[in-house]
Amino acid sequence: MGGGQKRGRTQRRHFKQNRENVWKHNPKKTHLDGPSTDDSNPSWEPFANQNPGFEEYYKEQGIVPEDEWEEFLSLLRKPLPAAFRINASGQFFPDILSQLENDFMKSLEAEVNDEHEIEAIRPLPWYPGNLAWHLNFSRMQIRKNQALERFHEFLKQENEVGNITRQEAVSMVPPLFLDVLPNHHILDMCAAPGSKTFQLLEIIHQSTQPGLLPDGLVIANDVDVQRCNLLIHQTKRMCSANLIVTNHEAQHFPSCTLTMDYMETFRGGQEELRANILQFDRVLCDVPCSGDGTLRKAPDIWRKWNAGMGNGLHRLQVEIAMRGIALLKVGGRMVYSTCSMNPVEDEAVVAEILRRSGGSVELVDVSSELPELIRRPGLKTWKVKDKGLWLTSYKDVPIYRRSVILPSMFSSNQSCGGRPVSCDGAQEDVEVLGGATGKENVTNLRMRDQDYESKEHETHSGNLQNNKVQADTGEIANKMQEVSSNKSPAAEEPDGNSKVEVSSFPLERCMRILPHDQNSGAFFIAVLQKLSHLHGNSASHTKQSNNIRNKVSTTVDFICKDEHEAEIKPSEDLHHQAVAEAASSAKLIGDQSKKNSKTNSMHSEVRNSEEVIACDDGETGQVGKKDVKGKLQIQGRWRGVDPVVLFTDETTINSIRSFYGINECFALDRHLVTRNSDANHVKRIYYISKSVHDVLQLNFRVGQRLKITSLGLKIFERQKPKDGSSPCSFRLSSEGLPLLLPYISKQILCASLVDFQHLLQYRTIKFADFVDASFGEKASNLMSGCCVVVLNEGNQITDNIVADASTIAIVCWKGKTNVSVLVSQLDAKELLERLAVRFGSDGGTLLEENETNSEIDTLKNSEDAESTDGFEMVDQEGF
Ligand SMILES: C[S@@+](CC[C@H](N)C(=O)[O-])C[C@H]1O[C@@H](n2cnc3c(N)ncnc32)[C@H](O)[C@@H]1O
Repeated sequence: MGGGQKRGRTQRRHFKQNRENVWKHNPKKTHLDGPSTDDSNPSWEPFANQNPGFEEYYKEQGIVPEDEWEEFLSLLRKPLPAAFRINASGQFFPDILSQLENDFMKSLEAEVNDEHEIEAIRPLPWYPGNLAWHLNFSRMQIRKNQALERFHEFLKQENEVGNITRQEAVSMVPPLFLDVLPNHHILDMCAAPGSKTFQLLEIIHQSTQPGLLPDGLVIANDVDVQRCNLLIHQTKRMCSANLIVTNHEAQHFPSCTLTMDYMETFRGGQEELRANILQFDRVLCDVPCSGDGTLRKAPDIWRKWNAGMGNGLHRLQVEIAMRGIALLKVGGRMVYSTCSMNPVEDEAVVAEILRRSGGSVELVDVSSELPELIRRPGLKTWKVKDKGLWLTSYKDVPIYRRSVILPSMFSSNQSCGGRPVSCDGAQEDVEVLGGATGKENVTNLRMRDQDYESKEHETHSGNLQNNKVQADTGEIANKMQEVSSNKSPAAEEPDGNSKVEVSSFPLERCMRILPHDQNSGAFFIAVLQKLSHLHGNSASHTKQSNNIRNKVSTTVDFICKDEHEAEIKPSEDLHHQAVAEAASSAKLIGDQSKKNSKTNSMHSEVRNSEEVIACDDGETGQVGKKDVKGKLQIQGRWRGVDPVVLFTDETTINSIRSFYGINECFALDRHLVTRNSDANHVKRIYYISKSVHDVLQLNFRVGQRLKITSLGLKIFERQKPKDGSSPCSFRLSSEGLPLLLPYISKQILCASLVDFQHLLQYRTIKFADFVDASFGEKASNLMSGCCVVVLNEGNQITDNIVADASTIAIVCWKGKTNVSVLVSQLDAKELLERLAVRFGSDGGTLLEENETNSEIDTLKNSEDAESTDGFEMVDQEGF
C-alpha cells in the first residue's frame, strides 16, 4: 500500500526553516575567489547575479563550449520554473493526471506569456508516464494572476495531501537512474528533506500489486536530526510501511552484519541472507555540495560563491560515496549526485571512487537510458583553484596547502609519488558550508529540493528550443570533448611547468545537466555498479564481474569465503562468541515475550550489547576488540528517543482484531511497533512491512546499531472516550486505513455519495439526518467508537462491502446520537474536491445547494451535535 491515500493526519506543521539556500554569513572570512562578503555590506543589498570568480572558474573548467557561454550564463540568471511530480501510487493518480491534461493544460493556455514556451504547463518529456510536470509560471505569477488562482489552490492542496510533490525537475533524475524494483533494499544516504526518498518509495509501491506491500524497503538517512524530521513530514504523505528513517553520518553508516558462523553454514536463499546482512541493492548518494547548480532558485549564491567551497567538500563526498559502495551488494547500483557543477565535487569524486575501488566498481554507461533527458558527458580533465591560484597537478600544490588540496581532486589518475591517493587533508575554506561536515549546522548547506515554491522567473530566453537541443545532443557531446581536450592557456602551463592531466577513467559516462539545455537547474549524476567486493581477490573479481555484467543486481549477494575472511581478520574469537550470545539472547527474548504475551522490547534486554556488535571497517564492518566497546550508539539511548519496540500484547491485538473484524490473513503479529515497552501505556502503534521487520530484527541482533528516528505507518492510536463507551481502546489511523481497509468486516458502513459528501462537509451528522435513512439506522447500530465510512461509488444498496486499494473511505466516530468524521478540515476539503472532479459537476452543485439547506445548516450549528471531542487523543509519542 502506500501512496498518499491518507486523510486527516497531523501533518500540518509547517517546517518553516530559515531559507535553505541562505549561506551563513561568516564575517571573519573574505573570499579570494569571489566577491568579498564584506561586513559593511548590509544584508538588504539586492542579489547580485554575477560573480567574476564564478565566471572565471567555470570558463576555465570548460563545462560548456565557448559559443554557449552567454546562453548558459543568461539562463543561470533567470529564475527557475517550478516543477512537480504526480504520485503514481496515490489513489487519485488517474484523476490528477486527467485534470492536468484535460483541464489545466487547456484552461491555462491563454495565460502563457513566455515567448519561448508554447504551453503553460507541460509534462517533462524524459520522465516516464507523464508523471512529472514543468510549469511556465513563477510563484508570483501563480499567486497574483486571478486566472491562475484555481491552479495555485490545486497545487497547494494536492501537494499537502501527497497526491503531487513539488520538486525541482533535475532533482527527479537520480532515482530514475537507480533502476529500482519493488523488492530492492535501498539506502538513501543523505536523504533530507526527502524528495528523492519520496520518489523511491513511490517507485517501489507503484510497481507492487494493489493491496500488497512491496518486498523492498527504503532506509532514508540524514545526519541532521531536524532535517530528519522534515524528511519524516514529507514522507508521511506517502503512507508507507516500508520506510525506516535513520540519523547517522553517512560516511559512518553502521554495518549490521552477522557473518561469522553464518557464512560458513549459509545454505539458504536471499531471504536468509538478508536476515543476516544489511546490504543494499541500490544506494543513492546525493551528497552535500556547494550547490551552484541551484543558482536559479537561490540567487544569493552569486554573492557567496567561491572555489574553496567545492574543495572543502570533496573529502566528505568521497568518504560518503565510499561508504555507500561498501554497503552496496555486489551487482548493485549506486547513483552519486550533486547539484554542483564543480568537477572537484563531481568527476574528481567519481574518479576517486573508481581509483579506491580498484576495479570492483564500474562507471556505468547509461547513455541509452532516459534518451530524452539532455545531458553533457563528464569532463576528463579539470583544474583545481586554491587561494587564487590555478593548479593542474598535485605537485603544484604548495606544501603548506597539501592538507587541504588533496591529490584526489586532480584529474590525474596517478597517486602522488606512487602512494595511494588519500583524502585525509584537513578541511578549510568551507566556512559557509561548515554544516556539510555533518558536525555543525547543516542547514547552511545548499538544499535544492525543499524549496517547493517556485521562484518568480522571467521568460525562457534565447533561441533554445528543446527539440533543437535534443537533435544536437551528439553535437554537444563532441563539442564537450573538444572543450575537454583543448588546452586552455591556463591549463597548459599556469606556472610554466605543469601539463594538463587527463583522467584515464571513462568519466565521459558521468552526466552533467546544464540549465540552458532544457530550462532547468544544473545537476551532476554518475551511475556506478559494484562488480565485486572491495577487497576481493582478482580471480573471484573477474569471475564475478563477468557474471554480474550478464545478470544484474537482483541476485543473492554471495560473499566468497576468502573475501569474507579478509574482511573480518581481527577478533574473530570474540566476535564468534558475541554473535552466539546475541543470537541466544535474541531467542530468549523472543521466547519470553511469547510466554508473557507482553510487549517484546527489542532493546532493553540487550545488556552489554556492545559485545555483539560488528563495527565499521570497510565492507562488512568487522573490527577488532578495541573498537567493540564504547564506540556504539545504542539506538534506545540515543538523544532521548525511545527505542523501537515490537508490540505483541495479545490482549490488545485481539481486542482490536475483534472490534474491527480484521481478517486473520492480515498479519498483525511481527508487524506492529511502538516506542513504549509498557503495553498499557502505548499511545500509537505503527505498522511495518516484513522487510522493515527483518531489518529491525537484525538491528536488534547486532545491538541496535541503527539510530532509528522513525519507521512504518501509523495504524492505531489510543483513544479515550470520555464516557468510556467504546470497548476498543484503539482507533484507526487515517494513514493506515488504506492498508487495513480490505481486511475490515466490522464497524464499517457504505454511504451514498450525498451522505459521504455531507459528512465531509459538515463533519458531524445525526443518525436521523442522513439522506439515506437506512444508513442512519445502520450507523446507530454500530458499536460506539471508531468506524469506517466507505463511499458507495455505484450507489448500489449492499451490505457486502468489498474494499480494495481504490476504495474511497474515511475514518469516523460513532457517538451516541451521530457520526463524526476524524478527518482534518483540509483533508476533507481536498477529498470533496476530488469527488467533485471524479463525479462531475453534480457533486459540486449538490454541495452548493446543500449549503443553503436549512436542515443541514441547523445541524451544522447545533449545540446538540456530538462532537469528536467525545474522546481525547493522546499526546504525540515521539515518532
Ligand atoms: C543535497 S541534500 C540531500 C537532498 C535529498 N537527497 C533530497 O532529495 O531531498 C544533502 C543532505 O545531506 C545531509 N548531510 C550533510 N552531511 C551529511 C553527512 N555527513 N551524513 C549524512 N547526511 C549529511 C544534509 O543534512 C542534507 O540534508
